[in-house]
Amino acid sequence: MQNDLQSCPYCGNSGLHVQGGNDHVHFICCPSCGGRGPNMPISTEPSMLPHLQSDSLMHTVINEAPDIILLKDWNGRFLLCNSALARLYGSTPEQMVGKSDADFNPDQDQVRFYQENIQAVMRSGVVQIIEETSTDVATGEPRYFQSIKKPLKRPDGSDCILVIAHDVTELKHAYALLEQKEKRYDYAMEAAGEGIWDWDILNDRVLHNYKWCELLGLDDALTEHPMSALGVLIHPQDRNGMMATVQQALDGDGTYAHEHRMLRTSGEVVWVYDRGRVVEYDEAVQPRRMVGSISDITARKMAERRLEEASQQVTQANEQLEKLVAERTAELAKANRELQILARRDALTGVGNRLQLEEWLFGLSRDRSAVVIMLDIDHFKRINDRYGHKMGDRVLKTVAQCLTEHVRRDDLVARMGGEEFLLVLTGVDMNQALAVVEKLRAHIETLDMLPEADQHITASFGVATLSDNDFDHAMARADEALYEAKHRGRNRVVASPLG
Ligand SMILES: Nc1nc2c(ncn2[C@@H]2O[C@H](COP(=O)(O)OP(=O)(O)OP(=O)(O)O)[C@@H](O)[C@H]2O)c(=O)[nH]1
Repeated sequence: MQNDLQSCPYCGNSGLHVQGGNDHVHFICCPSCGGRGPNMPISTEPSMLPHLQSDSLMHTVINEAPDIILLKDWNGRFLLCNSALARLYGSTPEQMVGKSDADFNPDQDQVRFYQENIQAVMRSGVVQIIEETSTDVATGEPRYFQSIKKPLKRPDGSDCILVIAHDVTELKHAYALLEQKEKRYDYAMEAAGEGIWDWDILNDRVLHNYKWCELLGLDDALTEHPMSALGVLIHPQDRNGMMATVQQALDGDGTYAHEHRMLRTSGEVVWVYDRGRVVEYDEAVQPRRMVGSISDITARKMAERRLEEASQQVTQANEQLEKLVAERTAELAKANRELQILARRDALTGVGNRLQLEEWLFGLSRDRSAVVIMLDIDHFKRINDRYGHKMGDRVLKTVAQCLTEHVRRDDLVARMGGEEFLLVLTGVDMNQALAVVEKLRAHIETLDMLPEADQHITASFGVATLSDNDFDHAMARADEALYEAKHRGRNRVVASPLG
């Protein structure tokens, strides 16, 4: 092994040491400045760092640097490289000098790119930052670098390039992972059909996913809005309630859920279910960030409204039905009452009939004195025969009215058939009753109904007291007395001899 160099090309020191290498290349080392390089004549194959005034400290820094540091000539041969690159290529800095990437990197595309790229940078003469990929020879895995490439001139004027490559593989993996996570999150949100919002409270900015924009008919490229611009998207009638709910959440436990209407850009109303939660607080425990989502519940709200309307209609129909039933029931009750009254009235004269008589007697107090009077219009057949039945009917009605007007309200007036009437006067004795009946008789006689002036209506009366509540007996005696009145010449009142 022979040292071809006479002195160090950097500091001129002549005491150079041979350091090792292989059969083809061995290395010299300058103990004065720390410069190293293959042992070749400088004029034919310059290979050491041209401008650096290297010292051993600099050499150590370069060699131990975590970033790849290398120097290449125009043809891509390494003039210098550090341990970081040597490790990647499974070699040593010394062994790599004079060789190129093709000697280590199995990926020919990468090798071609390096070569074309360094020549392009050297031609440009300016520093460039390049994103590039290399291959870890030991594992075969790709490594990603951000490389600063600075073109330089060697002492002989030829081109070379300094490359400092920072390994960004882990960072890239982290970004890829993050991107993957974000994508997964986006897919999940898309699948859920949720409009997501993220409110930076301090800076008053709200970020949205595209679904949120789509839901409100907004341009989905504008995923960031100031909070103030969003207020107008809430339906005016729901705005205050919604804002109060959010404020309550900010002041309280940080969560809320609210249903309200929002306005699409088309003016269409969309119902949303909006949920939010404070996810970050500052040192003063003031909310700093709130996130949440909205979902379209228009269809549900419409269905609820239809249900409510239908329910209201049913309620209204029920109320109308109930009212109708109540009206009909009242009408029926009234009709029934009228029927009850009619059933107890004589159809022609309107006074009571036998049914009313029975009921009236049933309700009559035992202790109350009463007098039974039978009345029969005299020669009624003649009236019918002479003036016709219509006149006969009028006479019956007039006499009935006369009877009703001349007795007390709680006395009974009933038509027993034909021209025969029954009176029951209560709270009177025989004498008082006879006085009333006499008045009646006289009054009937004065009724001026018949067309012939000399013809008068008269009636005969039989009177008997009601004792021991034996009505049938009292009626029989009144009937006998009536017969007697007829017999004596009519138009008179006869009291039963039995009282
Ligand atoms: N217009 C009319 N006539 C009736 C009605 N009910 C009975 N009559 C008639 O009344 C008449 C009663 O006649 P009678 O029983 O002979 O008695 P009267 O002619 O009054 O003779 P006296 O009772 O003896 O005075 C009959 O001709 C019946 O047809 C009625 O509702 N309307």
